[in-house]
Amino acid sequence: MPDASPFPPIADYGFLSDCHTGALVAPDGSIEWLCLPYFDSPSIFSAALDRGAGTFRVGPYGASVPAARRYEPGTNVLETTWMMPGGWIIVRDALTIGEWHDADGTEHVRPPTDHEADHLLVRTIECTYGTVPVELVCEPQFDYGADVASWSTDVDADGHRFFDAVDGEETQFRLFTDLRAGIEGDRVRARHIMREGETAFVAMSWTEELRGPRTALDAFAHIDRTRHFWRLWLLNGTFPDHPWRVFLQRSALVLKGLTFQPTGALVAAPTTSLPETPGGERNWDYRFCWMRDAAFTLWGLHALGMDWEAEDFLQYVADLERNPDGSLQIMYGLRGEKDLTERTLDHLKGYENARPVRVGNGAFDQRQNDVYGAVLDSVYIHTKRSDHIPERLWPVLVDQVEAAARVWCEPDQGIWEARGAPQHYVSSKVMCWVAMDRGAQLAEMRGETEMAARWQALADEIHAEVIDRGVRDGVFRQHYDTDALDASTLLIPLVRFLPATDDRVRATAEAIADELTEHGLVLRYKVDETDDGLHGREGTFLICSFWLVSVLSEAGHADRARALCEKLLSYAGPLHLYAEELDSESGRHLGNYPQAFTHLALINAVSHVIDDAG
Ligand SMILES: OC[C@H]1O[C@H](O[C@H]2O[C@H](CO)[C@@H](O)[C@H](O)[C@H]2O)[C@H](O)[C@@H](O)[C@@H]1O
Repeated sequence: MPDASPFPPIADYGFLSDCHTGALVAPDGSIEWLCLPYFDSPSIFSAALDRGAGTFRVGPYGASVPAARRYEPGTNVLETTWMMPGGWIIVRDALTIGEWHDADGTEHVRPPTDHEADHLLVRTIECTYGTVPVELVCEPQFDYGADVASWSTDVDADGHRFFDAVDGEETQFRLFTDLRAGIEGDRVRARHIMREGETAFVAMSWTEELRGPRTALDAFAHIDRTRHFWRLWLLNGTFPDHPWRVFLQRSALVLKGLTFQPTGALVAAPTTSLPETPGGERNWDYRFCWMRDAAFTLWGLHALGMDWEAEDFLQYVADLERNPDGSLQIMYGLRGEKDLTERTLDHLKGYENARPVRVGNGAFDQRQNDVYGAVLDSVYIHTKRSDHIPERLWPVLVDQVEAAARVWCEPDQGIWEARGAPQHYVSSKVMCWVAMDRGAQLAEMRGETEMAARWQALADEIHAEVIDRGVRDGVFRQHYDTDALDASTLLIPLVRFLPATDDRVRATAEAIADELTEHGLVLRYKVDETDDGLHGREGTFLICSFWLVSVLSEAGHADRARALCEKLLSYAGPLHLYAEELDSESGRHLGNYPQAFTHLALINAVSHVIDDAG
């Protein structure tokens, strides 16, 4: 790992979201990732993937390390405090959310709620002591860093100046600021010495009419409303009075921040191609909705008492165009797009030269047989609380159970989306059992007794085969034809296939803890034992380490579960955010960020440990 990397460590980025798109903010106050107008749109600031591909900095002139950064408690509003030789300033950043309003150009498939994204990035500056020179440098590059911006400027009827960032003929966004700014080629820049008590703002608008705050007062009001939105939302959850509550709340805020409000979809992460291996090729686009990631996310939110998002996601599922046989793809675009063809962006150098940078995701048309169980389990968990299966969803569910019944004995790519030869993955079979088992219980609830009996009989058959063919020397293996271990078998007790106290489950957890770990952190599998079609090593997989915490807890090893959980929490980024993987040697986060997988598993693990303590 280069010491003098020009890139911030991945876990040092702050994450902003308005449930339409997300941004990454570097510690020095630069926005280094933002896709407009949606998570899956092309990025306009891409410095996280190439230092020359666009940034937007607000901060003190001549300094890059702030005194402190935090989220305002209970919000996704980022607060950065700077101490300079002459004084102190506070910068607040948010993708703002306000009261419901129409006519912003977004097509909402889900019915309106009380709130809606403003389609604004608002950045306020407050000088709290002394004098501080501040600067604003906005240097977008459109289409993932391929096109430089041209700028024009004008004043509105009230004399407020604004700047339009233009891509070819089209205005992409408008910049408002009360700093005296000017155009310098492809960027807008301002410098000003702020004095104690003074405030300033800059706002980017991509609303249809390019509306935005004209005054600092108005900009601060946008931040206030956004703070209010997040705090109100967080009140939907139940959080224990415990020192680790802050991790639960931050994880919940991340998961909500990964939801796509217009349709009810959820992205796996807001980024593409943050590398899983330093300098390596394991770089993927996560700005899509995986059935698995979404279902697990809802499981995490449900554990905190938050079910509203599940309603929206299930309606999104009901809207999806399915395969001719009625089965679902393993993932879709945020508006239900079926074709997510992968391509590389060769003009981008990649985070610390990890290439290629990919957009789209070639896993979209893979066979991953766990998809049916993921969806059924999600519906089952949600139905237990609401005691109601949305009528329009039932035929979709029947098709998914029948699909699982058809394919469970076929090999697939597994839940890790291996790009090698298909195998009889144990976790895929277990999730097919989940599909049949939950399907049977849902059918029973609906009074479909014949269907329930038929599905339960097949669930029993799958169960028996997995135990017969998936276990060797008392340990669950990765697939039927290998002795290799795979952390996805930790799902066996978590989805209630067998209890954690079962000897085979205990032995599997012990084998994983002993043989599939680096410095006590869990790998999903060993790359040299698994045909994943890729080169190079990868980091330890955080979802797997958190799963191990939950399994140890359920197996009665409360002390070990707590110790591992404490260790994992100690690796959190400075803002309590996590990427997908951790390099166990350096403790650096790897992969897309912040990732739903890690945060949802954290919620379950931390909840287990807190419950153990009584
Ligand atoms: O390991 C190769 C695969 O890596 C990615 O998949 C991972 O991320 C998904 C989204 O969070 C998750 O559902 C999956 O379980 C993970 O293995 C990538 O998306 C794949 O294209 C790639 O083959």
